[in-house]
Amino acid sequence: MIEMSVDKETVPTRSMKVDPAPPQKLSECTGSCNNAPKVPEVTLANPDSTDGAATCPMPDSGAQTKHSSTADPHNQTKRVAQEAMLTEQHVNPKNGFQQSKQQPQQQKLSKRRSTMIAGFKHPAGKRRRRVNSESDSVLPTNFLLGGNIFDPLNLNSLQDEEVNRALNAETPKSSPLPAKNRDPVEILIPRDITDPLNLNSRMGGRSLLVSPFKSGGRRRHRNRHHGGGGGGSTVSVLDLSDSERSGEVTNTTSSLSNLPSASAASTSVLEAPSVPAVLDPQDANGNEITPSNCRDEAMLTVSAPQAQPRAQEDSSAATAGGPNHLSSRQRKRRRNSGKTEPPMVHSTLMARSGMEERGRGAGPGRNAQSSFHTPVVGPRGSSQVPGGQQPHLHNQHKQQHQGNKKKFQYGNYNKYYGYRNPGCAEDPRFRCLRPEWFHGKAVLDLGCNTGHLTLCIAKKLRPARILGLDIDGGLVHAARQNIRHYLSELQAQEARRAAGDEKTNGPGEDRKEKANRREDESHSGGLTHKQNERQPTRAENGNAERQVPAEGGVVLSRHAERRAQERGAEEMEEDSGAPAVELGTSSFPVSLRISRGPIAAPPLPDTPTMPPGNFPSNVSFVKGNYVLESDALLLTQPPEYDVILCFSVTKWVHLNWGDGGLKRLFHRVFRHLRPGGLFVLEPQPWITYGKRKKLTDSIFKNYHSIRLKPEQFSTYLTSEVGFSSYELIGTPNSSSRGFQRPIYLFHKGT
Ligand SMILES: C[S@@+](CC[C@H](N)C(=O)[O-])C[C@H]1O[C@@H](n2cnc3c(N)ncnc32)[C@H](O)[C@@H]1O
Repeated sequence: MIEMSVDKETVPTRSMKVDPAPPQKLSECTGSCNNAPKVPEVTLANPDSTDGAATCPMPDSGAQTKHSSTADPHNQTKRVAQEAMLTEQHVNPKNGFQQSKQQPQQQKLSKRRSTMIAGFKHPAGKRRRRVNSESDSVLPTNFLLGGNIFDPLNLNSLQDEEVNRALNAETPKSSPLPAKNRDPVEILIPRDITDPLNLNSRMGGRSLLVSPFKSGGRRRHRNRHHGGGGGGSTVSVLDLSDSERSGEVTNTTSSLSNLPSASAASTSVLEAPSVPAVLDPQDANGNEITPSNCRDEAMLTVSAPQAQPRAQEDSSAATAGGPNHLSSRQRKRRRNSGKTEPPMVHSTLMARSGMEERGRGAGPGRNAQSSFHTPVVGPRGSSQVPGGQQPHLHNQHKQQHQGNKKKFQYGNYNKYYGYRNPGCAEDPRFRCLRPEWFHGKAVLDLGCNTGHLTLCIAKKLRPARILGLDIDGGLVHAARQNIRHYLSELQAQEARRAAGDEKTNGPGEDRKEKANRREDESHSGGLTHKQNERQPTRAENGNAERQVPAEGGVVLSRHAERRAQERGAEEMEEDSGAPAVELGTSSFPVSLRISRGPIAAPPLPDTPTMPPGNFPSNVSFVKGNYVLESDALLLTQPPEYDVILCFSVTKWVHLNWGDGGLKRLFHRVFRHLRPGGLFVLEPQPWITYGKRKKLTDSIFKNYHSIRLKPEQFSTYLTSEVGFSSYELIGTPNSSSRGFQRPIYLFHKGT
């Protein structure tokens, strides 16, 4: 803090007269101070100098002066103070600029110096050094209105009118005030500060932002209550027409969906892009769905708030608790625009999603594809149905407008596993499956949905091949993408194991031995065939806090979960990765892979080079309707599988195709199985049918015509279809009682 002297005599330096005494060299000031650092010689010739250092007068070489001009770090500051004292001596505010007081110079100097030194004294030594070292550049030199370093506000001038006038006459010249409006910055103001983006406005083509330069405040004010509009000549950066606004989500997303950045990557774990993602408050089986039991979908179903097709956007909003901030009108508008989503958007997605079985050599998928009837699934998951029951396109469209429930008319929920296994828990049904049924076998999973159970079986029970089949292409696409995520976890486990080995065994362990051991573990999937031995490895346990079990018992890193929840769609596009964006993970450090998860879901390996039964070469997914168009086609079905799974599908087949369709399914399963084959069936109880009976007209009709009730299935399958025997293999617990269903095993005799 600078302590100011408000002595009458103190006068600003700008226009002062200076004693014409010859300038004295600074070296004289320093006198006998031989130890003093060499200070550049500065003269007093220019008292107007703006350089503070150049104003050191030091007219006296008395003891005090000498002392002050030693190596004291304040010497420069003091010099400035002394200049002020000198100034005082030479300026008389009353009589122009003549010296008024004839006090002994020494006395005055001492007095003033003590004041000024105290004023420049800084409490901390640090600050002192700084002042010393930076005084040249730090001290202000220009003062407005005649201020100076000691009287920046020129308060002293107020004491004398003449001086005041004289000083102010000069000041603007030397210290001009900043020019006004030189480079005006235009500030655009939202018309409605409570709705800056004008989301509430129904007025089309109106300006959103207002420039204060171009429109008067009154005008702005007048329109404020209307939520914008009436802009006239105003500037509008975000000038959205109503149609643009109302279609903002649809249009944006449709164009985004055509961008590479919104490629399939974004839908990799966004399950079922083609299926409406608006959360059905009830699950396929009428169980109430709450946000809490959908939690885990946030992990595998990544919300894509910005760059996602609108169905997904809705999904993320719904998953996140719904767009509460939207008005009911907006919500309605969004819903409507969703319903009229151009098929192009969907078809783009469908095309991108690679609805046909991916070329993976002569895998089961290819063969299977040709053997399955694959109806065209419509934009919202509705599909053409076989046997002349195909709804007219117009009806289909109409149905789409009737509500969200119809979108899931096949039970093709895109968040199914979120409801079913909340909290990413292992699917309890997995525990009912005996590994010996699967190991090295050919397996078909009917109605695989997004493939979690399929993938879990593929990875842990090591069938030679397992094919997931679903009527909904979007779900199939998601299931395919999920392969990479299961694979990435496998790699992370490998990495963890490797890191664990290194810790346990030290660097001395034979690498070959370790590699062999890992190889063995990987061939056994790290599992034994006894279920109760399917425990995480020691290394996995060690990392337990970083892991959360995912559906089907697969463990995903907690980080991956967090990432999925926190990151925006853009990042997830990177992480989940479309096939086109395959990031090499080999260069990603193992340590980071362990701690942070893989940098991207790994690309699918070249499966033909992999031994059969190895995950993921043993799994594939295909879109198709398992219900053949006619009974006659059953005769064409050759035996292909050792095990066929039918979990929670019968209700949907029953509702959509009636008794006839379900019976055909049962017969096809039987023919599809090799001798000695197994049919694992989890039927939904009849009581759950009623809740879905009004989904479509045809479902309604079918519902009322159903005679073969679920409790009769076992009898039908054994007595009519041909299965030799059956057993109840369990009724696995579920967090939701609606999902607690008996599972049966039907044997096809040899
Ligand atoms: C309720 S989900 C059950 C998913 C899975 N099976 C499970 O239990 O974890 C029913 C699935 O069956 C599929 N689906 C329904 N009818 C089908 C059909 N005729 N052919 C193939 N899949 C069908 C639906 O798309 C849906 O994904």
